[in-house]
Amino acid sequence: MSKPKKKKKRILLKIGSNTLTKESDQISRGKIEDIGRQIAALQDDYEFVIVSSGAKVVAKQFVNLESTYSEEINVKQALTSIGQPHLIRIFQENFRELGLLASQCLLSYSDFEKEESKKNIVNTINILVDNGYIPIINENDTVATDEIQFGDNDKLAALTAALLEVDLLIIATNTYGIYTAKSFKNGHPETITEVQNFSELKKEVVDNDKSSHGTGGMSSKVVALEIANKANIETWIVNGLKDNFIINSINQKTPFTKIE
Ligand SMILES: Nc1ncnc2c1ncn2[C@@H]1O[C@H](COP(=O)(O)OP(=O)(O)O)[C@@H](O)[C@H]1O
Ligand SMILES: N[C@@H](CCC(=O)OP(=O)(O)O)C(=O)O
Repeated sequence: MSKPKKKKKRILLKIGSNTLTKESDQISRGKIEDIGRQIAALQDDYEFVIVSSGAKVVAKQFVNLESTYSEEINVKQALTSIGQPHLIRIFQENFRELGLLASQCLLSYSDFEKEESKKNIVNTINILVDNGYIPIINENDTVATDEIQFGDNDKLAALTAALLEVDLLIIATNTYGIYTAKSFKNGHPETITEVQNFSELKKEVVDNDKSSHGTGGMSSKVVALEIANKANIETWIVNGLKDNFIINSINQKTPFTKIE
């Protein structure tokens, strides 16, 4: 009789645009490789679902839709439509080299309000994961209806983590988690390692401060933390710019913000 399969811990990894570009204007194949290598190294104990931003940044490598309307929502939507297939192609090419399989799922917020859609999301993702595929999720930006909904992959990641009842949500960004506002402003950032109180945490977010390609800033990550916390999902905010950031966080070798 064959041994029963060991139950793996499921991690939902959210990767922001700045992590994927390593803060440049180009998607970093090196970063995608770094992520793939870590997933491959952890695959005996962990299974992964990814929420990846980056479609808009990738599109800008290929086209210039800049115009007087460049900041308009529809231009951003058009850019993500152009960039998304390239983003998935780059994931698939790099993951294949490491023996990993990737698939695409596009979700919108309204999908989380309908029982039927929720069931379909869970069933589809479970089949993908059970068959060794890593679902790469992004927001279905074409149908996103307003500026608030558009481009908030942090919230999308938290809703997905809650729906899938994952064991851990990791949000990879370009800081070592959430810093105290004072230390962030004076240039000597100190990570808040454990979060006890969300209203206190909100005071630490530096208003309107987000990175070059980022959309939501740290405040959208705090909203994501709250959603995940209500669903009893442990969440870490980690520095995805650094090599080996998932494994180093698991082994407590790097500072990050944790909410149990
Ligand atoms: N207290 C804080 N600690 C760390 N970063 C903060 C804080 N307040 C605001 N930020 C900003 O949030 C940014 C991360 O959010 P964002 O630019 O949306 O990144 P991502 O592309 O990873 O989603 C940081 O680069 C930083 O500028
Ligand atoms: N769907 C958009 C996501 C934008 C977004 O949420 O960006 P980020 O703040 O870097 O996670 C894209 O792929 O460009």
